[in-house]
Amino acid sequence: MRIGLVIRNVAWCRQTTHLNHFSQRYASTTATQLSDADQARLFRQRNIGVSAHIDSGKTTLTERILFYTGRINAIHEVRGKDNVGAKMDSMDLEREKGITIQSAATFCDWNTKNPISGEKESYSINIIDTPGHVDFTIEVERALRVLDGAILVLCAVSGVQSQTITVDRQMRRYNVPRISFINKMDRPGANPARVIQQIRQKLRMPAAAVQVPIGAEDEFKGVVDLVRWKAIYNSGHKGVEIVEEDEIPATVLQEAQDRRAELIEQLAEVDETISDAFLEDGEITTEMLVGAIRRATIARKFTPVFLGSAVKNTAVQPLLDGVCSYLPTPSDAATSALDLSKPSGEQAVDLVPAAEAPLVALAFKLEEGRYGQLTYMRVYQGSIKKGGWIWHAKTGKRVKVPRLVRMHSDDMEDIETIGPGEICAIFGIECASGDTFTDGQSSLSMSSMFVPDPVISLSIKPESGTETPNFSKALNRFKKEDPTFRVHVDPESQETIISGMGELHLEIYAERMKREYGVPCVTGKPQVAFRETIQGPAKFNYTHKKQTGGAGQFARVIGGIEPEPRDPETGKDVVFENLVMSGNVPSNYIPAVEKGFLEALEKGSLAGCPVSGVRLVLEDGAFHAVDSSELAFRLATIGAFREAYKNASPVILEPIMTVEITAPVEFQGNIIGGINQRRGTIIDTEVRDDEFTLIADVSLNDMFGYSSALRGATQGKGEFSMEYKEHQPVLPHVQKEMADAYRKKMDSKNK
Ligand SMILES: Nc1nc2c(ncn2[C@@H]2O[C@H](COP(=O)(O)OP(=O)(O)OP(=O)(O)O)[C@@H](O)[C@H]2O)c(=O)[nH]1
Repeated sequence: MRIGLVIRNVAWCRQTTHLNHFSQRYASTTATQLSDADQARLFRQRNIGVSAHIDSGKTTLTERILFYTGRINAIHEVRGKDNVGAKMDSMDLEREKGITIQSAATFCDWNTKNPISGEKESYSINIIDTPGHVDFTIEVERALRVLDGAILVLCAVSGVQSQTITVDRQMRRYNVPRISFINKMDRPGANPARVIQQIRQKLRMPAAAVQVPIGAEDEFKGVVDLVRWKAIYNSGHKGVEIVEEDEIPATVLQEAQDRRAELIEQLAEVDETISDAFLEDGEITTEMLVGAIRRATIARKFTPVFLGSAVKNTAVQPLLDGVCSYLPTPSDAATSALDLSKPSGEQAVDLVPAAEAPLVALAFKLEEGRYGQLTYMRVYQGSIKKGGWIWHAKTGKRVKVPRLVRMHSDDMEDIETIGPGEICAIFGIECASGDTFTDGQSSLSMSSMFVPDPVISLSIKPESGTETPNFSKALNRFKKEDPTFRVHVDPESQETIISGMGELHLEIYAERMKREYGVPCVTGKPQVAFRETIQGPAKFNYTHKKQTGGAGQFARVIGGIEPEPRDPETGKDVVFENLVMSGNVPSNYIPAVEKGFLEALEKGSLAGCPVSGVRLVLEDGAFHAVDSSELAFRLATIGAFREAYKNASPVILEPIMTVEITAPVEFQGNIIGGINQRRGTIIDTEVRDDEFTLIADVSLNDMFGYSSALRGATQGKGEFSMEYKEHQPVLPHVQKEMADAYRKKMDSKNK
């Protein structure tokens, strides 16, 4: 019986401290630049996010974390009877709707016991609570971009849901290691083993429980820590006290032994130390387990799974211990920047979170606070001091730091200085979301963030009928805060059109317009944000010539356009490339050519939709000493693009959504019928107890009115969520209809 032996033989309390263990690790990597003070500080620092599918309990969990760490004195529930709302849902709208709209940052200190030595240790944790709604996906993107680790929250009943898959993708994109927390263990039907299986299969992430539950559903009382072999219970007001017992209750002993064996087996697959010991039937100690879980988690080869019930205040503290034990320090998380003074391909530079290194900080979020513009920054290396200077990397502008604060949702704490690996907010500096700040000496810049395309648009105007300064001020503000929110004026109807990630996204901005800027608005019917693109290459050789008495216009551009795939990291799919060496197009006219190209992309000639996925290569051209101008080159490029576009097999693209529907199993037939009617492609179906779940890809255009259709088809018992998947070509007959309608509209306009 190897399992029994393993458990009995574990040497639980080796005296090697955590700190020693990890300083050795730093020593091998970055010791030359990290001072002892840096190492000691970073070792106790965690920057984490809490992300999950909608309604999994992220905010409820964060509220407990804040309470147990002493950041707040009382717990208020999301949609609680006391009407206060959770600390992290600080916007009125969030509290009213019971959903998180903006990510909120906070920090806390957690005192934990070293799992190996048992010594007391204090950690500083920056936490970002992110929204679950796909409409606010950019908030998740930017949070993950600046975090070193994350807690992936899952519901014990629903398991891996569609948005869990999105969050998983985002975590992979930014190389964010995660620990998993199966919440809602108090719910009837809670089944952590099934959820772990889903993490392995659906997220393709090796996973194993590091705890087993003591009691189930209503009787859920605590957990067994499989690493330290302790039973852990909560007691006292709101579960504030932790009671640890060496004796594992007999009812769960066998289960705990089996799961511990499973944990070791899973770790043996991803960690050499454990696999060697496992193969040799050797002793596996707590120290070895802690080390292996930490290494495998940071290498993103494994996720340890914790269990609990946030709402019932059970087993949240052990999760916090897990954050400290298994998630990376800022120096474990390798971060790189681009050195723009070097040729492309050689620009990547590893950043070192040393206080004395040159400053590199990223503005990842802007917010209009009570006291003016607030810019959230992650400092990667170097420090920022109150009253000191920082430099905007793109513009080279020097900016004074008037006030430096640490955020605690909508409250703040003034600080004098902030070091590397930390998150802070600065008042009164001008920049956009995603900008880098430096010490003015280096040419370092962080790479840009992935920004998805908008999927939905609607017209908006003030109720009063006239566009007040506040109307444009609000739109500009929102645009700057949120890169997925776009605004343009339709040249034909002269209407202001806003585009975003979903109806809720745009609805929230219309509501904020009224509440924050005093401009009640009326909005038009939501329209799908169609796009156009090309499927093949085409050449151009175009001369723009105009002779009207006075100075003429002359410009000639030669080159081609071709499809440009989307950069998976930045989302960029429009590229301008200049190959002109001869001076046939003087260099001062090149920016005008690029401008003309970008202008031509605003409206495709197929159906008047924005064009994406195109590279324009300028190969040659001609100019005239007197008649050439920026205007002439811009117009020549627009003409050239339109000429080539016709021959490049243009198509209209529409947003395709991944839709997840859950309803009682008796409505299965109705739901499948409804999705087929909407020409959806069914990806997956699952029947679990009495519940049926279907995942399908459906065009957004076919999803309008689905809420009421689903309500009708399931007697109000069905629920659905959807998220943007990709843009795909519309069916040929739809393309023809749209192109004909656009041509007709243009013809009548030109008459
Ligand atoms: N039964 C049970 N319900 C819970 C638990 N945790 C949270 N809830 C409930 O689940 C609902 C959603 O909780 P939130 O904390 O708002 O979830 P969220 O993930 O932050 O939601 P969004 O930010 O809107 O995605 C609320 O009604 C909570 O009371 C839990 O452990 N058990």
